[in-house]
Amino acid sequence: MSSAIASSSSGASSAAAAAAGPQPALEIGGRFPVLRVADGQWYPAEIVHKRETADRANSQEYFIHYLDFDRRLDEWVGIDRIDVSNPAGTLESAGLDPLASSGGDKTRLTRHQKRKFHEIHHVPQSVEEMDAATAALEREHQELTKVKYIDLIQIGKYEITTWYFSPYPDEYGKQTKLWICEYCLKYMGLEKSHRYHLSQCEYRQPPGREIYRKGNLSVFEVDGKQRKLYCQCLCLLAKLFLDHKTLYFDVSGFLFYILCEVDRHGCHIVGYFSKEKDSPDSNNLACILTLPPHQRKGYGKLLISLSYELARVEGLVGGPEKPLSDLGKVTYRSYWEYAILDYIQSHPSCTVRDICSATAISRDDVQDTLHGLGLLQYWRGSYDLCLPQRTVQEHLLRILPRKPQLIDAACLQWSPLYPKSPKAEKRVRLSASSLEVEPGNRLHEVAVLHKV
Ligand SMILES: CC(=O)SCCNC(=O)CCNC(=O)[C@H](O)C(C)(C)COP(=O)(O)OP(=O)(O)OC[C@H]1O[C@@H](n2cnc3c(N)ncnc32)[C@H](O)[C@@H]1OP(=O)(O)O
Repeated sequence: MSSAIASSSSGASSAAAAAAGPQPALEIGGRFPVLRVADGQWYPAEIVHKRETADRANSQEYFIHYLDFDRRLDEWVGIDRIDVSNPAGTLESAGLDPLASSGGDKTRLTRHQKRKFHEIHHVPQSVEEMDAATAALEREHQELTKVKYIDLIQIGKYEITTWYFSPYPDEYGKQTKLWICEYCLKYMGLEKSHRYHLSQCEYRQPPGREIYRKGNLSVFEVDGKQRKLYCQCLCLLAKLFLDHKTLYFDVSGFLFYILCEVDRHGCHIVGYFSKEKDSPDSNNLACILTLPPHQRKGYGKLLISLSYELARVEGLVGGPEKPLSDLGKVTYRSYWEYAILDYIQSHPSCTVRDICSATAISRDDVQDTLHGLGLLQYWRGSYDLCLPQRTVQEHLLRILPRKPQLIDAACLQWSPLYPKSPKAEKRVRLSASSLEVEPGNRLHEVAVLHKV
């Protein structure tokens, strides 16, 4: 926490400043240390937007972005949390949750978003022009989504602080709190409308077929084409916790898999993932979300394992749409490490191809994971899968005791809703053949079990 300013001294000066009388309004773009209530520390931040408040003593409030940290930490603050006497430009930011950092990868548009943009704008496809167009699209996205108005949602028994802007229609989009029906996902601006709605709503589960049930957990498959309104409401809800996501209204090309905790009152949504019906990039998952009160309980990996299980039934090898968010990366990394090491443990002489076929994880993701685990070696111009027993055992000891809760294939009742188009069939064949041995690339043929 080297750069965080001692909260006591700055806090005192700001409180004194606030007590001294009305402050001049600060300019958008100005940079100051701002007190973050979550940890009581001061961090350099930039003013992104401002608005009048009803409170006379504190007539302006400011939407600020903590420099170099993920936008989910952006928030509305009063002048009493801004140290106006100390411009923050010289401060380094450090000490927040490392995962909150937006990191070096500033361009976080998905391939789907880029493709759509290029289709609409007929952007020439040279590398420089595509980079410039992508940067423009990123700037446009930042501009459109820079201010988050909805701070809180009430869904079921949970009041949840939101992370990002979501394009709820105007009168709702500018409210500070929304009430959302946990069954049909309809949103309301008043608590009393919500109470009335609950007495009328006939939904007690997502409007689709139940494809999985084990214990108190169920998964429902909902078709975006059949249940457009429900899926649009789901996307608007999800956008509150996903920074880079543009699917809100055009949901017909997607299927949605909703994970619920079930009790005698009904099926309570805890998370979901969406999937393109016909993904040109062999993606088995487009977006994934666990609602914040249910995060870090293993539901993310459960949903990820379902996405691979469905792909396995379809005979597909693939992965999630990239790029992943910071939380997406840690969760996928954890799942991939577990799935791959679990397979290696029972197949010590396996090849990369075997791993891909057994786990349905794409070759790139298998390769990256093995590389991160130190199980790939560069040797005379090619990568070898190298499984020194001691290293493998160390990883297994670290990872396998924390066995995640994965989908139990015996409890899954699913067959694809849509038969594959001839184009998709071709892609499946191609992705299978890309796992074959390639001349000069020993990665796929060499499996070495070294005794150390
Ligand atoms: C293709 C895409 O959609 S990318 C976008 C991914 N979605 C998002 O970013 C939306 C917001 N985030 C989320 O909804 C959730 O965080 C998800 C879906 C990514 C993960 O869901 P969860 O239910 O929390 O997953 P789960 O409990 O299985 O595992 C979370 C892992 O992340 C780790 N993790 C979560 N938060 C943190 C953190 N702040 N610091 C360090 N590790 C963290 C957990 O320790 C756990 O790893 P482990 O099993 O190795 O201990």
